[in-house]
Amino acid sequence: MQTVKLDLAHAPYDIHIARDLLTQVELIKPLLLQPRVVIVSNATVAPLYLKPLQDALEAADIQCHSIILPDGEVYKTSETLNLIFDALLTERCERKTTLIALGGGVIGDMTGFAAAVYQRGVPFIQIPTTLLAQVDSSVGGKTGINHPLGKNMIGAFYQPRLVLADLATLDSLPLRELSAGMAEVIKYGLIDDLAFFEWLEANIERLMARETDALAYAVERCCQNKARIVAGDEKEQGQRALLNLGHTFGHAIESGLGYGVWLHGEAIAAGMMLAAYASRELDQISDDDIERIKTLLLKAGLPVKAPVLGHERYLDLMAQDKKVDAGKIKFVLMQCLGESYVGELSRDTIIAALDVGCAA
Ligand SMILES: NC(=O)c1ccc[n+]([C@@H]2O[C@H](COP(=O)([O-])OP(=O)(O)OC[C@H]3O[C@@H](n4cnc5c(N)ncnc54)[C@H](O)[C@@H]3O)[C@@H](O)[C@H]2O)c1
Ligand SMILES: O=C(O)C(=O)C[C@@H](O)[C@H](O)[C@H](O)COP(=O)(O)O
Ligand SMILES: [Zn+2]
Repeated sequence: MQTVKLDLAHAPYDIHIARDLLTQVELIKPLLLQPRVVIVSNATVAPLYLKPLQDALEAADIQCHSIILPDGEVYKTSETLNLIFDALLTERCERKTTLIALGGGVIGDMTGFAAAVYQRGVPFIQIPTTLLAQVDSSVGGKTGINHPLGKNMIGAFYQPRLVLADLATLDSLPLRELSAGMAEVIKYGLIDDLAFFEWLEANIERLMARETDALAYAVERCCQNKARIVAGDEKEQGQRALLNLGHTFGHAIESGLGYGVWLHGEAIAAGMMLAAYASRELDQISDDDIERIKTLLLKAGLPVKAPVLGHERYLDLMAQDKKVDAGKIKFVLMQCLGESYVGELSRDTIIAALDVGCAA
């Protein structure tokens, strides 16, 4: 088992990574404030993984309730969040009852937000079951829901007490979802880790074949990188914004097309290409760099062309981004391959990037 520590002064926690962690309740039990948990999952994940988790917890004398939500980005809403509150109140869950998120990023983000606000805060644990959730969403404490006018617009920074990334759960992940997770994996290479980007170029076939040692290495490396960035800037006052590489464009794609039409990771892949084209417009990265990024994304089964929404629609959607400051849209750009920064773009540069990066 690999363990990455997220060293936040007020809320340090472990991220454990290995196969078959789901039933290792000795990792969970010492963290509980009372022998009672509520597992939040969805209609796809629960039939696969709820019973082994619940059986193991109950065998350790921990009382379990479960809440099964509908599956999909389109359900990452206030209405679904309310279903969690309804169930918590109906079961008379208390302040010391721990919520466990069992699923991908949608379940993790919603369960974390429910934990942040139910009775003004109850403990929660992340058990991520998608690659995307294991490398990104379960770590760092960004929780929330979508609004029709923008992605993740309602939420809170609220840290889990533990993350259990069971690599065996990735065996059942649909290929399209594996690819979507790979977008965030590649993101870590582009943010500030050229050596990891080069490792990905050499090992992408092994990752797509789900070789355990390759997946274990990638999940650990991504979690180490994210833990370092979040520990230095938990609430995104500065460097944490780098984790948004590809997201200014990507979130516009997700909300512009309608949530769930493109998966988050797919939108982020196309968004990273748009960020790369903008960076090339600024003479910061080369044609060769662009080809390397595109080749890696294609090998991961990801889209490299963004959908045509129209220049004005992109600009309008991006004007809702959470990084907007005094009306100015901020982008994560590439200084060179494997080094990124937060900056602004002229309207002409944005349009030039969209012209190259959108499918005709
Ligand atoms: N909080 C953060 O820091 C952060 C980071 C990145 C993404 N996100 C959010 O995460 C969400 C995307 O997460 P996601 O890609 O995990 O999507 P998801 O949660 O929708 O899961 C993808 C699909 O895979 C299914 N699934 C999950 N685990 C499975 C398994 N082991 N076997 C078979 N099917 C399984 C799910 O039911 C779903 O249909 C987006 O809402 C995004 O905004 C948040
Ligand atoms: O943890 C972060 O910080 C991230 O930005 C990770 C992103 O991959 C993730 O999609 C996040 O939810 C986007 O953040 P947002 O603040 O733009 O909603
Ligand atoms: Zn993301």
